[in-house]
Amino acid sequence: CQTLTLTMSWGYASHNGPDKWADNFPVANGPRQSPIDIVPAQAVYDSSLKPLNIKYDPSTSMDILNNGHSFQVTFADDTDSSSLRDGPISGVYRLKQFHFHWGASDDKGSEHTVAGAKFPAELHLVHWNTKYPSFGEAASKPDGLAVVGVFLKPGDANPNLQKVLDCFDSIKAKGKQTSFTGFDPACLLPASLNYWTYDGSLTTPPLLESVTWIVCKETISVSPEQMARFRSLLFTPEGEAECCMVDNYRPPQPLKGRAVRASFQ
Ligand SMILES: NS(=O)(=O)/N=C1/NCCS1
Ligand SMILES: [Zn+2]
Repeated sequence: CQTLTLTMSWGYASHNGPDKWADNFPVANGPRQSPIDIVPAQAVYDSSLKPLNIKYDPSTSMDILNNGHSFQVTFADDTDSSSLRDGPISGVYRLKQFHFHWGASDDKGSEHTVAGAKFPAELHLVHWNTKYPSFGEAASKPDGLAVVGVFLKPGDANPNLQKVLDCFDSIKAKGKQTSFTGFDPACLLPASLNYWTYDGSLTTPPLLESVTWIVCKETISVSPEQMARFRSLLFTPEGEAECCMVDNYRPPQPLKGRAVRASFQ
């Protein structure tokens, strides 16, 4: 028999953007939604928080894809060779993919904000808890995912980021994908791994409340020319009227009594 699938076309435009997501994803108004505004003065230093233990194996990077909402670099996650331990989490979380969110101009683009300040872009490294059999299973559990967030700050060109941007010509349109091997995403991390952490959600539909957020205090640099490369990607597939991929960020959501802890004083 023919099953009817209602394709949800969520996006970031006025007709399908963050203010409309609750229509199809009611958890959008849930108690632990992300992103949030991080207020450093209100974060609680927790001396029991461990340093982040991040070990990535470049041979696990596979490909880079324009999925119509962002671009993502996907990793082989059939072993623990690229994984996150310690920090605020227990056990081993495997790296699945990383992606970014960014703005049409440098005054916006990040999802998390810091005392109201927005950055031009934010990197998300997405990991899933190996106590569950797969990413898909983990994504529906309260301790299923851990996402490391890193803010990008305007400044010198970032040579490590450039390796990613150099293959944008082959993933310009939605649905385009190309091989992307031998990349070590650790090179995108800041020198200091001091972080804030809180319990939150995916920032894109289905907005599942399964993410332990780990947001680095230190930023990485991005040049104006590099930001222009981000903004040259398209939300739209080949053959459709071109719509630049910009402003693919959800704004901060209510804290609803959650504590934000700091790994540093
Ligand atoms: N931006 S985010 O990392 O919270 N959202 C995601 N949706 C599917 C995998 S990661
Ligand atoms: Zn994200």
